[in-house]
Amino acid sequence: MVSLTLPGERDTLFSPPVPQAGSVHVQIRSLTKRYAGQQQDALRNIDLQVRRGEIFGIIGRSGAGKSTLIRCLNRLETPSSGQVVIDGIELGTLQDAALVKWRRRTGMIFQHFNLLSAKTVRENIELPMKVAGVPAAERRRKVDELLALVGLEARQHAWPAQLSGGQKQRVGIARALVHDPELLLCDEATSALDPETTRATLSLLRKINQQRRITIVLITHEMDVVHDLCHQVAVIDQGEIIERGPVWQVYSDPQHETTRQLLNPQFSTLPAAIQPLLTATRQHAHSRLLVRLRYTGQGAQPDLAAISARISGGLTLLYSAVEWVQEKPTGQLLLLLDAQHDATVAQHALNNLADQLEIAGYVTGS
Ligand SMILES: Nc1ncnc2c1ncn2[C@@H]1O[C@H](COP(=O)(O)OP(=O)(O)OP(=O)(O)O)[C@@H](O)[C@H]1O
Repeated sequence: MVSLTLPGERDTLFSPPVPQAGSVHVQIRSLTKRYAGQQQDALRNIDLQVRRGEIFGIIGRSGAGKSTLIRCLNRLETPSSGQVVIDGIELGTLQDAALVKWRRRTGMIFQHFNLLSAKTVRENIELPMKVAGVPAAERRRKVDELLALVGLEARQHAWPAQLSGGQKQRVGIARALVHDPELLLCDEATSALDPETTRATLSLLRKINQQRRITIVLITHEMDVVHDLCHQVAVIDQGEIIERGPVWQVYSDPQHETTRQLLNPQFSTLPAAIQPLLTATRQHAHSRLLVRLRYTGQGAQPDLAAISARISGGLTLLYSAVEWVQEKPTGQLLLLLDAQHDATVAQHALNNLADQLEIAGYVTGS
């Protein structure tokens, strides 16, 4: 098999490999939430398990219930029924002081950063430690360490208004880490950022997960964030989890219509421009066969040399959309086979060279 590790480019090209399965870190059991005065549940019967060291993405459209769910994870919202167990502690059993203490072990970052405008970068990062009564020398050491981690040493005396969005989010990330949390909750952490800054922020989160072994739970409406960062994903729709699994699996073979709509359709559907060209039967002797090879991470490789060796005569690669997600190929190739090929023969010849093989139809003309 071809090696696909490109030194120095891995961060931007590939999502992270699946970490070794750790113990259960976050357990959500039969969680239902209905806000006061509402006729409908914002969350219904949510069961989820997040393992230690994982990056777990929760994706859904606006209003699906993502914010409610993540706020139940640090008890900013109280579930109507069900349980959230983190590190073996059922959050519902924690009273005021214990809850405050417990929250310190959970970092949280926000879409709009939530920085104090009248405090400098350094002071913003330091503040939660001041509130918690951490001695000054220890605060200084910790702020220096985190400024280095997020690459903001040079901006430590700047005011939030003097920072770019990406820099503000870096301050937010540093501030979330002051108490060395084992769990980091991210609420649409990149939604206010441009694509390049989003990539840099995701790269920082990936580094934090890998270097500090911090479990990350994030909510987002952007499939790219899940694709580039997460190990596991759950799709939420109208308050219910409709699909979940390793990112490669959900990405390559979405089972639910909402998931398919959230994904980039090029990976799972026939491109719209090709459909009008197709007929179900051969119209002319020179009609060519359109074959669709789908890769869903089940083991087949998009091996063009092997495909070409199996097909004698002409072969055109009409369309290609294959991406490597968690080191597994996902997507599709569309091949036009020359007129002499018929469907049965092509199907036989290409057997085992894709996870799913489909004869899409015949194309007549150039
Ligand atoms: N404080 C509240 N009181 C009443 N209803 C609420 C409250 N917060 C959220 N809701 C309702 O709960 C449902 C889920 O909202 P939630 O904000 O969790 O969804 P979301 O997926 O995070 O949406 P968005 O991406 O737009 O933030 C929505 O119908 C919303 O109107």
